[in-house]
Amino acid sequence: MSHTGEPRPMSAVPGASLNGTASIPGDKSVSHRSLIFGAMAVGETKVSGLLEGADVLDTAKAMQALGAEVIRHGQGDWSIHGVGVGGFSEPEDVIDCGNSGTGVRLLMGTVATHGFSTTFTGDASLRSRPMGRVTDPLALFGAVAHGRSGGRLPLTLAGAATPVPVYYKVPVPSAQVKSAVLLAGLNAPGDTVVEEIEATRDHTERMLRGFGAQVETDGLVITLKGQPELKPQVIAVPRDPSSAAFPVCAALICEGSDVLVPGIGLNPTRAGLYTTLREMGADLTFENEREEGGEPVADLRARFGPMKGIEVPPERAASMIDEYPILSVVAALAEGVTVMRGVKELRVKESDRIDAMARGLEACGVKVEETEDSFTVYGMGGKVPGGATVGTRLDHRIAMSFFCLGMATQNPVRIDDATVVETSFPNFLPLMEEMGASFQRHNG
Ligand SMILES: O=C(O)C1=C[C@@H](OP(=O)(O)O)[C@@H](O)[C@H](O)C1
Ligand SMILES: C=C(OP(=O)(O)O)C(=O)O
Repeated sequence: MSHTGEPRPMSAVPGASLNGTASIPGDKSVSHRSLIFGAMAVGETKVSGLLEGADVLDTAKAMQALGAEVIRHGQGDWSIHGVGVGGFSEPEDVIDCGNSGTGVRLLMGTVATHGFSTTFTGDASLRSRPMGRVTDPLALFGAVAHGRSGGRLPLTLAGAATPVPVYYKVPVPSAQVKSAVLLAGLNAPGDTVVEEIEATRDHTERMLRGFGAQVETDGLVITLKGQPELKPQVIAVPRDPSSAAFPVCAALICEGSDVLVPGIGLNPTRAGLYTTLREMGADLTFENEREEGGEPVADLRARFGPMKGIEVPPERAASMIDEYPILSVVAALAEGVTVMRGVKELRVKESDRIDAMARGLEACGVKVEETEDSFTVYGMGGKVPGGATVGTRLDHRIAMSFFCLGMATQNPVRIDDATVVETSFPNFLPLMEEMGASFQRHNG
């Protein structure tokens, strides 16, 4: 779904406290991969807890366009009848990945080793994001990309009819690029090897092993044996730690809050925010720690309390890359300075997230500093003036971050478009309301 509808300006009413239990939807990364790997297996994969956010629904449509049968049985319950590795057929129309970088980049990897052409597009945000980071390694397999200047979408990828396996050292810390190369490698003969410069989320490796592929990880080097037969799976998608971040952080900054967020996936390649919050002194506990579907899971309990600014180490960036916008909000309300380094990847997300947070926080009365690769927020010890309108720039995480800020500011913070939360967290507003938040809708 592209964000082409009418924008919906809204604001949170400041001063509420959050209490109760938050049921978080399924993990976005695992949901995309469940659909894609299911479509490449032979037979029926069953998925429960699939995130029904716009990004994932676009990937579901794409899998159908490539020849898999994708059926929705009820809320979060889906099945995919896969066509087997190498079994996709040429789509009849352009594939629109909406707002989803993960969707388009993983799909490009998937079709790069099929001997037909696919044209991809997306919304204005996705059309502005760099795709060369994926088409460069895919060219090594023999795929040829023709995109707009700077390799941007719309882009046509002519897949390699006789692909060769590759060795590729990924120059940026990106699970999307790593995954695109591994997905392409699935339909190439022999070993495809990917070397990372930093460990990024490892859902692709874990899930491919679950589907029966031979994937070996040795430090930062991942080796995949090509042309496996993938066996259909029954997948229970863990709840998304990146979405859980919003009610957790809102509870930490809103006086009188006490929130339980059950069953959150805490894969170490995803859990950096929670380590950081604890270092800031947050009243955040992990209860009932357990394993579900091969992933570590816990119930998170977050209570309001004072927090202090810290230096977030750059080596933690990959494990919390989508959480820096909401961390910046927590930092604005904490006491003291928070410095985030090694974060230049934030500049190529749905928006330039350093710029979007910097301009929005400044408009709300918070002092910030930025370099190309770092972001510093001067905390105001709970007293952020607010009283501004912020631009969400087609970016769900920017919108949800400023909703949370506006619950704790002295004056309301107006968000120029609330519709973008559909991307990853369609029930964000009702879920927050159930716990005590209230929101006002404004006329454009
Ligand atoms: O592989 C994935 O599912 C994702 C990887 C990350 O992107 P990069 O690979 O660009 O860092 C992250 O920001 C995105 O939300 C999901
Ligand atoms: C960066 C994100 O997603 P994507 O790259 O898939 O658009 C995100 O969800 O924060």
